[in-house]
Amino acid sequence: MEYVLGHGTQNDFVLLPDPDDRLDLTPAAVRALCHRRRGLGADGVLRVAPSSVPGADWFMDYRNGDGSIAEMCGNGVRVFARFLVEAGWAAPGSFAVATRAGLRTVELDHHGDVTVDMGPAVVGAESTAVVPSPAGPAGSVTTFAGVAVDVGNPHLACVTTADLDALDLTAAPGYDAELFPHGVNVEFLAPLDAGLATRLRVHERGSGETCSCGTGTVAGAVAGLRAAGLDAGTVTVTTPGGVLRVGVDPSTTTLTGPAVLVAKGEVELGGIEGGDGPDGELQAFVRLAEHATA
Ligand SMILES: N[C@@H](CCC[C@H](N)C(=O)O)C(=O)O
Repeated sequence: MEYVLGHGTQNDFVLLPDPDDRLDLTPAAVRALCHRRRGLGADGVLRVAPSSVPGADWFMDYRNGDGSIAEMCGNGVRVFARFLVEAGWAAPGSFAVATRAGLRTVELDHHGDVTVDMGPAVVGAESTAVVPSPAGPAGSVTTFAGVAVDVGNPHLACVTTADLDALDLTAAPGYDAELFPHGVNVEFLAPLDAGLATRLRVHERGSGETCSCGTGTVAGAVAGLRAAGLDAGTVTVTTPGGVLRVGVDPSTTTLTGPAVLVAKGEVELGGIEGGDGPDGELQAFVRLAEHATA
């Protein structure tokens, strides 16, 4: 079947156009597609399916790279919108996309940026994230204070003056499993400066550390404003993959940044659905008939 590769600030996705809603996408197939050596390589998969929800023609069926399902993806929905317009399946301008977290309105501008109305971000309880200490004895950990922020999916956003570059995010940070029974995405960000700018790194549930996370960027912006005693503002967030802008007011949040389609081709999903091998290795028989720069 046809696939398209795209990214938003280097948070990258395999898009699978499925206009007849015929694709039964297994977790093993998602893992194989996302594998960076045996597959196409991506943080997640966006199946482009017809929507059954009034108000939107298309449903973003988002899957994390480990095959798990998530409610929402802020960079993904922006790339999804770019695909719909490039494919001629949506008119340029503003339109709604159905997601598991509800309808999200996207808007494409003339500079290549896509803005999505992410809805209100709901601040929850204060909590902590635990990561290995960069310079301490083996097994020592550092605990970061954070706050739960729901952006349709769960986040724990930690505002910290620690050296972000020194954080070890190779494994998922420890978190309170009672507060986050379905797992959590964890952000670490610097306090906002006078211009409401910050830097952010993220460890995503189901994908590991990524270069950027749209919902995580919104959660981080909300937590950064809160730490500065504010509940509204326009925050500029520099992630390892690029710069995003977040608008926050008490009624909603918006996320703006680039959304790029990189390549398209054909992938044989029948081979991929060979699934996990007996030794736990993925049998990813991804065969590219075409992998051309779009
Ligand atoms: N990268 C995404 C978020 C994807 C889902 C997340 N990993 C989860 O499990 O909730 C974004 O740009 O928001």
